[in-house]
Amino acid sequence: MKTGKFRLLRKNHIALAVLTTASLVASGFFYSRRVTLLQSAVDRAIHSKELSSFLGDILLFLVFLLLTIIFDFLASFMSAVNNVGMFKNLVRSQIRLMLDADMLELKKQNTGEIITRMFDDGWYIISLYSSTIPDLVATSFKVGLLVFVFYQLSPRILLIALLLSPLYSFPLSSPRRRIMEHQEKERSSFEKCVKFINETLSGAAVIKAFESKRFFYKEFGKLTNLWLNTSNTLFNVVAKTESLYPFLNGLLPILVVALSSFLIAKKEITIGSAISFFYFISGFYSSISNVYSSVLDIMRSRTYKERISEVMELSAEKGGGKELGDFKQMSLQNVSFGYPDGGEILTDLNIKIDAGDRVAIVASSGEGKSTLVSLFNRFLTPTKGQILINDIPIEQYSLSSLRKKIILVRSNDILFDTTIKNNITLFEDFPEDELERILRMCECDFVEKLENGIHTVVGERGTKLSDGQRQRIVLARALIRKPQVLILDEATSGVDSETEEKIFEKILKEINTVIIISHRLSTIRKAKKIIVLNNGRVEAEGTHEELMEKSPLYREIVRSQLEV
Ligand SMILES: Nc1ncnc2c1ncn2[C@@H]1O[C@H](COP(=O)(O)OP(=O)(O)OP(=O)(O)O)[C@@H](O)[C@H]1O
Repeated sequence: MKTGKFRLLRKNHIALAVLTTASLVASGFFYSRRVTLLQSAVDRAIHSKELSSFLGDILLFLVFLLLTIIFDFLASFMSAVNNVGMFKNLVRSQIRLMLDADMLELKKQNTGEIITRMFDDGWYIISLYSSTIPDLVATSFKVGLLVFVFYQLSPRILLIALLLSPLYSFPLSSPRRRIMEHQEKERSSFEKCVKFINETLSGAAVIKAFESKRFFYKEFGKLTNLWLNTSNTLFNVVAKTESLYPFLNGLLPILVVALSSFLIAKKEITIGSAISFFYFISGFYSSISNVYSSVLDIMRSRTYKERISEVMELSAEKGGGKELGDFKQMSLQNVSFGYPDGGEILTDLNIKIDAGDRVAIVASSGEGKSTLVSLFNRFLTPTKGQILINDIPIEQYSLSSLRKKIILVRSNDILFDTTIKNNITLFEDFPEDELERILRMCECDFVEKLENGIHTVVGERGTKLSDGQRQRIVLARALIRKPQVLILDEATSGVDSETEEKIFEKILKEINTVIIISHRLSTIRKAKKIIVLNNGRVEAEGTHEELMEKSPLYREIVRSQLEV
């Protein structure tokens, strides 16, 4: 299931785009009215030889000019309002799609890439609907109207103007295509720079610790040079193309005037028609040119749509319709799992966890402990076999009921750049006294000593707190939601053993079923059931004492890996 099928255009956006088109059509209509008015005004003035007969027409001409300007202004205003509305819709949809996305797909995304695509390509697609398409419809209407009006003035000059129009459009067609190509190169090199900046900022501590600044500057230098080169080439092509306009704008009307003069001399057209043609011919050509650019923009939009679809079309996670009631039992039946781009990590696992169990999962590093527990809250889905909860396949439960009852806390879960309170509640309402109780339960007495207590803002990813403090806040976030099954994946690895001991004592009194991954023997020993994994399979199962007796691997892990 893809999440990308969101509607960029809502009813109000379509309505605004239609109104924008209508305004542009009205502007085109009053533009064409000026053509006929100028012709009749000039001819009448020449015929009557009275300047006064010209004044009324000038006034009307000004009214039409004013109306053209007003409708153009209205169109720009509505198009700008539509742009902002659609962009808000796009950004909101992107966030929603990302939060609904499958965890594996989400991990593949790159923040820098998403941001540039959302802001650059997204903006382009939006302006297509808010201005390019209305402009194309209205300008085509305007061209049609001008052709009709010019035809009435003189079919011969119209024919000449039309025959000359390719001279105006075609010299620009090849540079325009080149502009499109260079624009794509420029966007892609800019995207690489943004990606690099994003990663450099998040990895600043690593870069400093390893004294790698020089190499990062150099690498960034290469990327910025590439970006500058592509930008320069783009500006060059654009400038060369634009320099053609004054030439064509100057040349073509002169040709029309020369031919008109010839037709006046032959008395085939009136002076009014010729002046009107001369006055409006560049508007006619620029309208044709606009139609041409709009068509190219629409053709080009495919690339932008594809680029944005890549970050919008993420596979969505799909839950079932059943609500998970009280947790009684989880059983893994012949469960295997492998990441899409790798081999099998977990093979044919048969594990049973009952309500009230205290289970520890032990294995060497990289054996798949975190992967295994990520199957329990459906961050991941088995590639073979099935997981039953209360005898019902886990997929049949709604994700929200499952994740309310089974909460996974990981050592690297982040804090957001907001207050401690918000980080625990995640903006949900909880009674103040419960919040205080949970903070005490997680040994968070350091909070009181902070400048603003629970209202202290912790910085990006919680950088203002120590690792142990951060982990205790993350734990409080889980405990305040009273999970029936609490999974702790190295969740207190940064907390000292003594404090961890106190926290666990309280957790075990309050939470019925606890599953632990830890490198501390004191923590592991609290489990009544320890599962030892080896090569993706269950090697042994039992209490610490039983395993010390029967499992050589467990003895080895205890000796070499578990902190005593
Ligand atoms: N998103 C992913 N895509 C591909 N492979 C992954 C992904 N996450 C983990 N792996 C691989 O799966 C294997 C198991 O990783 P996992 O994190 O589950 O191990 P672990 O036992 O928890 O390790 P540790 O004790 O070091 O935390 C590793 O070989 C790892 O490279």
